[in-house]
Amino acid sequence: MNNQGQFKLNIDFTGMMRNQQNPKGLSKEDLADLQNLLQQAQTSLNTRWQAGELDFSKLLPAMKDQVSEIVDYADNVAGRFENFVVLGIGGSALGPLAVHQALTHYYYNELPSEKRGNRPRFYVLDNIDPHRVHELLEMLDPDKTLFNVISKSGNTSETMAQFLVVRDMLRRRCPDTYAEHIVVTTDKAKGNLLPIAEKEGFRRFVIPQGIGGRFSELTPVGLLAAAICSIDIEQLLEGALSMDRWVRETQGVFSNPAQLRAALAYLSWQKGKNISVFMPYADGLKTMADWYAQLWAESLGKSYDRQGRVINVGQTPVKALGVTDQHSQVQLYVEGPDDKVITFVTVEKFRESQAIPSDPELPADIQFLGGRTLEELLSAEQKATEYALTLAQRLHQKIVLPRLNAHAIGQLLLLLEWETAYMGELFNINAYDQPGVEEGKNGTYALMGRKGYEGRKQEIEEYAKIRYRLEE
Ligand SMILES: O=P(O)(O)OC[C@H]1O[C@](O)(CO)[C@@H](O)[C@@H]1O
Repeated sequence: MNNQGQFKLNIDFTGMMRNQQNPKGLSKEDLADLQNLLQQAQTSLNTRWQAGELDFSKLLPAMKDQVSEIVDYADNVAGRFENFVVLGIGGSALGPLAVHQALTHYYYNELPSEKRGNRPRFYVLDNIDPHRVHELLEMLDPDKTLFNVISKSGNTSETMAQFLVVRDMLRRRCPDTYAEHIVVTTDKAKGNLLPIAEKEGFRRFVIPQGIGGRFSELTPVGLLAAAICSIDIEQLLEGALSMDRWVRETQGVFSNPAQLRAALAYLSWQKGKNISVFMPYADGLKTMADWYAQLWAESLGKSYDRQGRVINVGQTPVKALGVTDQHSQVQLYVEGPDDKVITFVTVEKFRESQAIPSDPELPADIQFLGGRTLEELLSAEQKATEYALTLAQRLHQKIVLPRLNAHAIGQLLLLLEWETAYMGELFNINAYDQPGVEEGKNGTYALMGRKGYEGRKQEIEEYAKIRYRLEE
C-alpha cells in the first residue's frame, strides 16, 4: 500500500507537563532551558553522522536500494521452505521478532498456509535453553526449513552454539543440500561466521559495519525476516526515512520529535525517574517493548562519560502491556515509588474492529459494554489509566501510531533510535558500545574452556569456592 505515509505518528506529552492536577510536572520553560544542550547535541550528532558513526540513519537510502535483492531472495525461498528460523540474540533477534509481531497476523504460524500467502512459518530462537532448542528442532522438518543465522560480530557464543547444533543436524538429515538451508547475515569482513559461510557456500547478507546490533533492524537483519513473511519492507524503510528527515531537518525541542522525547527523558531522569516504562496498548507491540528495552539499556547504561569520569547513568527500561498489566503493574505505577516515567504507545485505528454484542437481559453493570467495541474499551482503559497517573502526580506520555502498518513501524523504530542517540549526547556518553557485557562473555569463554582464558577460569573457580547456600 503506497498511501501508508499519509498517516503520521504523533507524540502527546500532556502527561509530562505541569497542570492543575499535577503540579509536579515539567514546565515549558524547563524544556526550553534545555535548548542549548539540545543544539549542541544536534551539532555533535551531525558530525558523527558525517563520520559514519550513525549509519543506522545515514545508510537508510542504501538499504532501500537493497530491497529488490532481498525481496527476490525471499520470494524465491518462500516457495521452497515451510519454516523460517532466525538464530540470533539481542539486536540480532529482537527487531525481527518485534516487526513480525506488529505487522503479521497475531497467530501467523497457526494459520493454514494459504492464509499466510503460502509463506513460511516464522520462529526466532533467541536463547540456548536446551528444552526449547531441542523441542523446536524436533518439531520442524529439516528438509522444509531455512535457518537464518544472524550475528553482527559473527562470534557470539549463543548464536554460534545454535548454529553448530543446526548445521550438524542438517548435515545428517539433508547431506546433499544442507548449505541451501542456511542463510547468514553478518559483517562484511569480520567475525568467525564469515569464513565458515564462505567456505561452505551459505547465501550471505551483509550488516553494514557502522551499525551495531541494537540499531540494525532496518538492515538485512530485519528486512530479510520481514520480507520472508511478506511484510512490505519498502514501506517500512519509507516510514523510517520520513522520521529520519523529520529528526534531521528540524530544530528545537517543540519541533523535533527525538529532541522532545530525549529532553523529556533527561528532565524526568534528573527528577529521579530512574525507570522508563514502555507500555503499548496493542498486543502486536508487545515484543517492540523487548526491542526498546535492549536499545535503551545497552545504549545508555554506562559507567563513564566521554571524558572517562565515573557517572553511572542510565534509566532502567521496564516492559509492560496495556491493558494486561493494568491488572498487574499499574498499582505500583500509581502508588509505589515515584521513580518512573511511562510511555504509552497507542494505535488510532486497528486493522480489525470487534463489536461487543448487546443483550438487554444482562445486569446493568455489564450492559453498558454492549454495543461498544473492544477498541473503544481498550482506548477508554488507556485514557483512564493516564488520568489516574495524572491524579497521582506521575509522569507519562504517549506515542500515537495512526495505524499498525509498515510505515508507522518504520517511523517508530527510527524515532526510538534517534531519541536514544540524543539521550547519549545529553548524558555525554558513548551510546554505541556495551563494555558491561564483556566480563560475562569472557567468563563464559573461560568456563567453557576457550584457549587463552585459563587465568580467568582459575579466578572464577577460586571465587566460587566460598558459597552461601540454604539447603534442607
Ligand atoms: O549480533 P551479535 O554480534 O551476535 O550480538 C548479539 C548481541 O550481543 C551484544 O553484543 C551484547 O549483548 C548485543 O549488543 C548484540 O545485539
